[in-house]
Amino acid sequence: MMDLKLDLHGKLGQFELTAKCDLHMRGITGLFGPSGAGKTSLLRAIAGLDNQLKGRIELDDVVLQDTDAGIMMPAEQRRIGMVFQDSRLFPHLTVRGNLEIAKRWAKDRHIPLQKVIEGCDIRDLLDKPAPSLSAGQRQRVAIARALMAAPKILLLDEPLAALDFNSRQHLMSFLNDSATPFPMIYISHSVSETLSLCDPLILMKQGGIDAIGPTAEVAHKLPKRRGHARVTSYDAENGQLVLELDEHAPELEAGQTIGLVTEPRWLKSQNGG
Ligand SMILES: Nc1ncnc2c1ncn2[C@@H]1O[C@H](COP(=O)(O)OP(=O)(O)OP(=O)(O)O)[C@@H](O)[C@H]1O
Repeated sequence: MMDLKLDLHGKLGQFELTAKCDLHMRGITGLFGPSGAGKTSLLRAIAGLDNQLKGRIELDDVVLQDTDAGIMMPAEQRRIGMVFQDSRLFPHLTVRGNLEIAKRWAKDRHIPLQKVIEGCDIRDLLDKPAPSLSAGQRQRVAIARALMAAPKILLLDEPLAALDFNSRQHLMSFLNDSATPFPMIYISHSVSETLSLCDPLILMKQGGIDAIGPTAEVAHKLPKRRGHARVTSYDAENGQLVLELDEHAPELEAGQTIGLVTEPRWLKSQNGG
């Protein structure tokens, strides 16, 4: 359990951001909101990567920022891990080298290397040079490295965006499982990912916090789920349609009524689809 107290305000260019909240962090806290709401900016301020916002940040009774008192702790001293959508690895090292460096940062608090290797499914990548990895592989290694560094909290900004369906499922269940040692804040644009991984939730809108609370209480404010599916089979005689969804959808069940928006085939071919 970590207490994160935020009281931030200020301008990033023309964009105004205000965030005031007390978070009792345990497990995975979701940070959800439309594009441009200020989610990444908020995480960057917490991590100390952007110091344009004024105010105060306190993590477990340690003051990370207090602009009135002239305090701005440098990012490298905050012990906050951050994984971006396009995280970079140390290019001159192999995957194993990247993990070993992180383990040194962690001193004696690290979680077992084997557990992280299995959870992030990177066993086959260990001896590969970092620049040779695909985007999805790099992302899995970036998450593994962040976990090995044993941060006080881990901030994840759309960390699974580059992953295919199976890798995403695998990593989601691992993050859920390893959530206990390091509380996380998790940004995702996927409603189902947010609902299945995160509790509590922070909802942001236009540079401010719109709602915050247990997932069960604020989930009704999330947009309706939109996604894609591939038609596996369709029987025109009885209307029976079998779909394969592009992502996990724990809210769906047999017998439920759902809406469908489709394009006639002739229109699709006109659009080059
Ligand atoms: N350093 C900066 N200087 C100027 N403007 C900035 C800066 N950082 C962020 N912004 C602006 O702040 C706004 C919020 O951006 P931010 O990336 O935080 O949104 P977001 O909610 O994470 O969006 P997305 O979901 O698309 O990633 C944007 O209009 C962006 O251009």
